[in-house]
Amino acid sequence: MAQSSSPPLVRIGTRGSPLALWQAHETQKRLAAAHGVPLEAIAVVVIKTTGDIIQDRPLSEVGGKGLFTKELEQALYDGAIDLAVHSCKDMETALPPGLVLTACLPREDVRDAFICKKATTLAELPAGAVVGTASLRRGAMVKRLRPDIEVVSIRGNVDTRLRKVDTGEVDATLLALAGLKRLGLADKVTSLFDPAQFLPAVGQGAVAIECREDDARTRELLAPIDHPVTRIAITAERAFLGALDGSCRTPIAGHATVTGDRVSLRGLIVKTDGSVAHETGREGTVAEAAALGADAGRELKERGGPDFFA
Ligand SMILES: NCc1[nH]cc(CCC(=O)O)c1CC(=O)O
Repeated sequence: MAQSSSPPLVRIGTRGSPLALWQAHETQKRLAAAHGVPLEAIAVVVIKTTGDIIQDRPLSEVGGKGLFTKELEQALYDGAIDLAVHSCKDMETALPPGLVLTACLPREDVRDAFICKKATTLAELPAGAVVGTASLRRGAMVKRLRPDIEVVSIRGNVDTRLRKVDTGEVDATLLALAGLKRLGLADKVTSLFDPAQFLPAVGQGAVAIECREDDARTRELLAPIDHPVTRIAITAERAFLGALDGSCRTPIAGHATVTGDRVSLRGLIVKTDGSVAHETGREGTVAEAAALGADAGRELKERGGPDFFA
């Protein structure tokens, strides 16, 4: 048993939201089990990010995904933490210099969930109903499937969004099933979207672990908890996003699956108002994951043309 005075084996950095804490504690448990140490040997350091402080405006307006990761990445540079645990979906496509996405936990269900007290599915919502979502992708996909529905922007953590459905502020919302399951809120789900009809966000359901590229010790500690199938899938998805210069102002969806040594990717771009969408797919070996993702992204960039990404 480690003495309480002994330094931690490794320090995990995380945001303080309930979902982020779940992910950090899951990483802590897996590391402790893999290395045969008590949980207390692995420190969890909670760091407040700008994204946690600004809750009243859509992320796409205030500067995007980086707001959730910047302070954690600074703590990595400063040596205050050894690894940062993120929702893969919230990570910038290009990581800052010297930092790498080293490991992934096994991916949770990637599907989007429909949450509503007035209808069972999006298709059954009455005309003019109001769907609240913080996600440009979900808003655009809702508009694509139901142009007669009004989409309004809501932010805040998962509990806040669920409350807005409960109080009737919005008729429905859409959330990742992964987050709801991890928070023990899967019973709030009204129905699930088929990923073929409603393609998830790149990285959805995956927990990604970032560390310093030159930190061989931490990388070795992480190796036994890495889930290669998940890491390969998100490699393809993130390469797809990267080739599209995925700013969070453009609705982009992408989902890869890995079977044996084969990877299969589907990707989609859609205008915010749902009026135009382009979709593509690629298949190849797992060694080609990054290349086929980038190739799919370039194809859609070309097909969308400059005004799609204006
Ligand atoms: N942007 C917030 C965010 N980041 C990750 C998840 C859910 C869990 C996941 O996809 O891993 C959520 C909430 C949501 O989209 O419903």
